[in-house]
Amino acid sequence: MYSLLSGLWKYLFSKNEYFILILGLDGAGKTTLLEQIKTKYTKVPGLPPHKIIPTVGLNIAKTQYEEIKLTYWDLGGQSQLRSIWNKYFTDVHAVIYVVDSNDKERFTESKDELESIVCDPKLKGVPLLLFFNKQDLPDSESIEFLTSVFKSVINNQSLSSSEDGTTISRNVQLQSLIASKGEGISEGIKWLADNLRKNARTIEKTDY
Ligand SMILES: Nc1nc2c(ncn2[C@@H]2O[C@H](COP(=O)(O)OP(=O)(O)OP(=O)(O)O)[C@@H](O)[C@H]2O)c(=O)[nH]1
Ligand SMILES: [Mg+2]
Repeated sequence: MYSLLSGLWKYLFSKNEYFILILGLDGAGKTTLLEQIKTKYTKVPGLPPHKIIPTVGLNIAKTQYEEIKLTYWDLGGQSQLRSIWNKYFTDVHAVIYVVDSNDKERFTESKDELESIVCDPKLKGVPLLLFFNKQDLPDSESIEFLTSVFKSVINNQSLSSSEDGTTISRNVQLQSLIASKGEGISEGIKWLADNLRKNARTIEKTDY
């Protein structure tokens, strides 16, 4: 009886809580985004951009968005840190991937990393919000251009195959972002929240 009640409690309690992983190359603006998310959706303002240093561990933000709880995990993007990204894949409901729209030399590298993320079977069907950041910089590439660059990954992976051979659709959204000014965040998070409410996968593990 106790286990039944505690299971029900856990189910009710965890139903409206979702975990979101923020990934992307080093310097893309992930932590800047996370700190702006804190400013927008918590009572404690996030750090200003000039106080943010490169991430080596994990930054976390717990937020309330309307009736749901969204917890964000921001990982370091330096190449030697990317090997731990997939340790988090089984526990997330959505992925945010941040691209530096000004870092033209590394678009291919960024695209390759995104490809390995979306190809991972542990993330089958998980919604993907792709932020094209630093749209304030005059030399940044346009959303149209970036869409054409990243299109092959998105098109191949908007449908992802599961282990049993069935096909599971993945919802993908592309969004312009100026993380340092908080522009584009509300639109992206609204899309994510709408998706999570409708389609979130069930994750067994709920103790963090
Ligand atoms: N101009 C401009 N600069 C930005 C923007 N977002 C972030 N930056 C700058 O980009 C640099 C890297 O930002 P971070 O947020 O530390 O990047 P990160 O993706 O967390 O990097 P790692 O932690 O190393 O993976 C910092 O100098 C930020 O101020 C933006 O929208 N516009
Ligand atoms: Mg960081």
